[in-house]
Parts: sequence; structure tokens; C-alpha cells
Amino acid sequence: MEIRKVENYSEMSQTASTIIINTIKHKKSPVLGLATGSTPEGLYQELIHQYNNHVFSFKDVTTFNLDEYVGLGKGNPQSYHYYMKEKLFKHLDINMENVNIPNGTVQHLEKECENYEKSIKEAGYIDVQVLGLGLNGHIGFNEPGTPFSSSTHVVELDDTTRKANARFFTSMDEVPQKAITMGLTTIMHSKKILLLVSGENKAEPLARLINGNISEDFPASMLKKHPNVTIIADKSAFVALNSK
Ligand SMILES: O=P(O)(O)OC[C@H]1O[C@](O)(CO)[C@@H](O)[C@@H]1O
Repeated sequence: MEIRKVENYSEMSQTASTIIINTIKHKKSPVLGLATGSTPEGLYQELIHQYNNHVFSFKDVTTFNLDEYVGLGKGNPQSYHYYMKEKLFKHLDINMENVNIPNGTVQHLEKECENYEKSIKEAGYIDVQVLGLGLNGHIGFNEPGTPFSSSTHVVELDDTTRKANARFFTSMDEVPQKAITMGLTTIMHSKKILLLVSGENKAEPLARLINGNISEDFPASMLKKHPNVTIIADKSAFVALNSK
């Protein structure tokens, strides 16, 4: 894993956007894997800024999001469909037919997972996958204990995750219990992975990722087995590590 230590959140976002824009400029039909949560918001703002400066176009880009809550429709402000539209897609020239986010409102969730997995495979897998790091080491919504061999599936969310995400809802009760997430194997098929980490609250999980063992108890540790991972982490996320 390549580790890039940057000054702050803004530098983390700019560094990630440079890598993504280079991929978009150099690949004919780039496929991006996108994340939600607070971590990638700055990256999306930076992409919009560069797009407005005519640096690149999103018209040939296909995207796959990591996850979506079960039971939240596209129009629900807490859904990841809504998040992606508001924070990125509506500002760009992306063809919405090339945007893929799991649908957590269908009756047959297992079928939705199968179809999602199939679409990623048919797209030739993901060129650059953006990831945030959960406090318990989750990536996407793959909670501790998820088999490394998992493909897209329905998950029961951990209480840690529901508590951490409660800030986006009016109360903890409103945080869905379940979600659909890309699996760990799906993520590992990506050609390049960018893990973004910012803030002191991520210092413990980052230290565990860097110094700890590879174990299904800590899903992000699987990334150590991938040949092309770049961690972009800011200074504050490094406080639990003795690096300079
Ligand atoms: O960026 P945040 O809000 O800290 O969340 C970290 C991770 O947790 C999730 O929000 C899922 O809980 C992911 O989408 C994200 O990558």
C-alpha cells in the first residue's frame, strides 16, 4: 500500500481529485467506484470545481456506488441516491444512464445484489474505487466479520455504524437497520483503490490498518492484499501512529 500523508482535508481531496481526473482523461470509458459519507465530500467539490474550469468531462464516465440503505427511496434526503445527485451528479455532464447505485427499495433485494454484481463485471470492473474508512474498519458497508470472499450483498448494520451515521438523521431510530453493499471481493477486483482518511476520529482505525494483521474482523485490512492501493490520509488521522 502506498501511503500519502497530506497536510489537511483540503489537500487530501485535491490529491484524490488529481488521480481521478487523470484516469478520466486517459481512459476511453472510465469506470469509477464512488463512496458517500463525509470523507469524499471535498473530493466531489473539487471535481465540480475542475469540471467548471473545463478541465475534463464526465460524459463517458460510468459510476458504481458502494452502497445504499435498504428502504430509502431516491427522493429521500438521507438516501445515497440523493446524496450523490446533490453533491456530484447534478453539477456535471454525466449521462445518468451510466450511474449505478444499488436500489434498496426493491422487493427482491437478493436479485438486486446479483444484478448489481453482474453490471460491475460487465463494465469490466472498476478502474478507480474511492473508499472511506469506517470507525470499525468497515469499507462500503462491509462490517467486521464479513467474509473477504463476499460479493454484493445485504448487510445488517453494526450499532457503531448506525450511531456514527445518526448525525445525518433526526434520530437514531430513523437510521436503517440494513443496507446493500458491494462485497469485499467486488472491491478487490478494482484496478486501483484510493482510501481517503481524515480527522482524529479515524486515527485508531488508520493505525490498526497500517500496523495490524489482515483479518475479517477488520475489513479494511483486506486492502493489504491488493496490488494498487493508495491511502491518502491527513496529519490529524496520523496522531495514533508514530510516523513523522
Ligand atoms: O466518511 P465517513 O462519514 O466518516 O464514513 C466512512 C464510511 O462510512 C460510510 O458512510 C458507511 O457508513 C461509508 O460510505 C464511508 O466510506
